[in-house]
Amino acid sequence: MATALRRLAKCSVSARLLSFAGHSRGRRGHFARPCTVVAQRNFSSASTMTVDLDSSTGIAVMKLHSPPVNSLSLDFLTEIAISLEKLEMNKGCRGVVVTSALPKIFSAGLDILEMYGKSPERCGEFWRAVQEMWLKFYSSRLVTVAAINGSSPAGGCLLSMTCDYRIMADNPRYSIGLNETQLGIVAPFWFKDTMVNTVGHRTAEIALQLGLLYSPQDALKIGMVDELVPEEKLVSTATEAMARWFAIPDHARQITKSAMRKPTIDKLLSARETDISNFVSFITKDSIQKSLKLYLENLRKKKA
Ligand SMILES: CCCCCCCC/C=C\C/C=C/C(=O)SCCNC(=O)CCNC(=O)[C@H](O)C(C)(C)COP(=O)(O)OP(=O)(O)OC[C@H]1O[C@@H](n2cnc3c(N)ncnc32)[C@H](O)[C@@H]1OP(=O)(O)O
Repeated sequence: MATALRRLAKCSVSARLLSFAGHSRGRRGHFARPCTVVAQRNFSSASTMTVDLDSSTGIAVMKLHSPPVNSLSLDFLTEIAISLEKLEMNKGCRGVVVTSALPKIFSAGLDILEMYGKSPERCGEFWRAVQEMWLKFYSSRLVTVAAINGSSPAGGCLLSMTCDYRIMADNPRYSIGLNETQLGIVAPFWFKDTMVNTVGHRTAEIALQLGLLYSPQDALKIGMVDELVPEEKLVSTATEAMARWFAIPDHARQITKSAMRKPTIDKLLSARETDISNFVSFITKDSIQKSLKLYLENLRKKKA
């Protein structure tokens, strides 16, 4: 099933850029199983998330549910990307709220087990899925709002930064940021670019080098998130925020979004294969594997 999903994801890459600027009509044919949405009905086939589209508002809520920590494995990334693609193809959908169904954690970022002790081929396949998820979200025609209801390190932070707007639960126990250097790894250029586009160059420089994880209050100060609310108001605030974006004609908003993001997207598209081989040769180095092993051991020790 997951392999079939991945194949489908690969086939739909070329359709992605067409989704910009409202050119998404007539793309239903790309999918073997068109997505028909009934108001308030869950239509996700994956067990790792629910996607509910309210056809009266055009807002879908995607709730990530991959215990224990919503870490982004190859299969999970593929399911997320395909769920977004289905929403993109649905004319009744104008926006998506991404949140977590797990307590205290939005997403623990990339699944470290996908990067530790794996073959170069598997690492390459994994990295392509990371790229694909980023490309789909960053270039989405939809209004995307992250409702960050828990900690969101590294890849989790990246996922939220691909969205148009971020609202985080005001809980000092949660943290968010690109902490890759703390694991002894390096955020690739398109993670860095997304961060720079979100918080500006100087703040990104400090945050990335030190691998900083910010409290919600500090994340608000640097502009990594746009709003803080009590946790119980997160999804309702996200749907309310969506109304401001829906008030703008779709084509004008989409063309503007494209103009802002296209250079960053094109940079990855033109270097995609090189980026995969850089990742594979970096992550499979003995020294990096040792760092990851140590980091995993520390995560497990913390619990014991
Ligand atoms: C020259 C340039 C070349 C470019 C090369 C580019 C290379 C770039 C490569 C990669 C970029 C990486 C991006 C990432 O996203 S890496 C992942 C970073 N994530 C983290 O550091 C988070 C780690 N986790 C935590 O901090 C915590 O788990 C928590 C705050 C998310 C939740 O805490 P808590 O509720 O206390 O849960 P536990 O810590 O007890 O965890 C439960 C369980 O889950 C396991 N786990 C946690 N996070 C991950 C993860 N990201 N991947 C896999 N597994 C994870 C944890 O180990 C526990 O497992 P258990 O002991 O077996 O139960």
